[in-house]
Amino acid sequence: RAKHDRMIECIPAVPNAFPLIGNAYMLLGDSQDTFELIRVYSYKSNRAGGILRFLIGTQQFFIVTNPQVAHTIMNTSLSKSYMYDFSLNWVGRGLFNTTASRWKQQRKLLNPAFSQKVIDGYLDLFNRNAENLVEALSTKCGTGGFDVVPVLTDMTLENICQTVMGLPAETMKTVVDDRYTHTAKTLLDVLITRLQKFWFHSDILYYFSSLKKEENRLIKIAHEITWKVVRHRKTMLQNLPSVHGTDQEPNRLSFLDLLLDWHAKGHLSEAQVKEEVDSMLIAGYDTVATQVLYTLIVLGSLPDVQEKAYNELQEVFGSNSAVTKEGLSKLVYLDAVVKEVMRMYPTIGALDRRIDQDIKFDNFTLPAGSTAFILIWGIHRHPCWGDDAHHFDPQRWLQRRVPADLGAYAAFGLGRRVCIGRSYAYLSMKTTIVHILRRYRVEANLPNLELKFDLLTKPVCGHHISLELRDQ
Ligand code: HEM
Repeated sequence: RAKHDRMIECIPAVPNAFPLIGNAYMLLGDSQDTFELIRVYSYKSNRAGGILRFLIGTQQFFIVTNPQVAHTIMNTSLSKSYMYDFSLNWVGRGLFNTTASRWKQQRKLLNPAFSQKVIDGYLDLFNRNAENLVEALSTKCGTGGFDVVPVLTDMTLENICQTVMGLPAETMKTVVDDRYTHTAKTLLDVLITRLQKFWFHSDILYYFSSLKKEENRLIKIAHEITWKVVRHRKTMLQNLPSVHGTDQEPNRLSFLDLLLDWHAKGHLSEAQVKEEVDSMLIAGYDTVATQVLYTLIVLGSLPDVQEKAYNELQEVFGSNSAVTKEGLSKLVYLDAVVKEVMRMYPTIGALDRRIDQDIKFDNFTLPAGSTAFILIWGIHRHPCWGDDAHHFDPQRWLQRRVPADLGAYAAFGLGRRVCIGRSYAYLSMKTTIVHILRRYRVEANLPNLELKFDLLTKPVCGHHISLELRDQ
């Protein structure tokens, strides 16, 4: 214990740690309070040099906002904390949640499904679904403020199901029915409640709670749907052997097909295939929808920025409706806007890692067995971003005023477990934004934006934007 204390004594401690519970009482509250905790401790940690320590019960935790420290932790420790295990009954050990010992093999298996070539093959579909979204939004045009989240999440879920899961547009809705988004959202609420009520961190107390009963009910629905996804694609592939690998089946290396191939060869059980599907669904649709939402809110509040982005995309695409890979690479201003929105409003605002082995830094050593909360919200506002770290300025990306510090930009995570879907996310986000901006002028009110932490950082209850049709 004395050795452990010496290792961390120069890290400032969060005050008021009480016997038995430590600082755990800080977690109490609702999702807005939890976001406020992230925001306030991002600020405090940055003021204290980028690392603080605190206790939950007798367990040692760290808050980290120093980019280099975060980068080192994320490269050294591949294990997530016991809190990720709260989602184990739901998503099992899919890639997002897998253990350090299994991670490398799983990632290696799935990487080919996220190669640039495979992702580029999804562009037609992203275009089609974004065009449908723009059509659906026409009923909202000129009617004042409305919550755009439901239509955005519908589209991003369709994108995931029709690309990485290989479900055809016509039957997708019968497989992943309307219950999915609501069930996933309510399950996230259950997880966050367990996180906040620290006594439910104990498996025994949680097991007998009404929250656990609710979790079981919701998981049954979620699993019923993901089993349908797996079996539907399996049947499709069995009926389509002749086109497999030909031009008629261009997404041959799609994620689910790869998994089913490994299952057929006896390397994965069907249950493991389903766990990967569960994991990819929760990682891949809500994140993209929320990040597009933040972009619309920011553009809708800064008309000059929106006009600049609009003029650029008009110049590149003119009235041509399909977004192309080559055209997207010329949208340098839009690229800077998206990156800056993700810096200011990272939808994954905090991550954690269990420290696998002692990590030595100049002044302290993080002991094995402790847990680090990596506050991306704070890293993106660290002083290394300059005096204007708290201001939205896409120009910083174009004028190369971006810090060289490793770990300074962490919107897609850091180190070896960085997001496998980031190229996918950029392509689908930009395609969607181009289609919306081309047809509509967006209005929003950034100062009204209130945030909560539902594992993703989200506006408290959607966020109202309004749309005006542009002269075509
Ligand atoms: C804007 C959208 C997205 C954001 C902001 C985002 C962010 C992140 C972050 C921060 C991590 C690191 C988590 C950690 O280290 O604990 C991560 C991991 C991951 N993401 Fe994403 N993500 C996005 C989109 C996607 C998409 C579209 C997919 C799949 C289609 C995806 C699949 C995953 C998976 C499977 C992991 C776990 C990777 C591993 O552990 O090796 N993400 N993402």
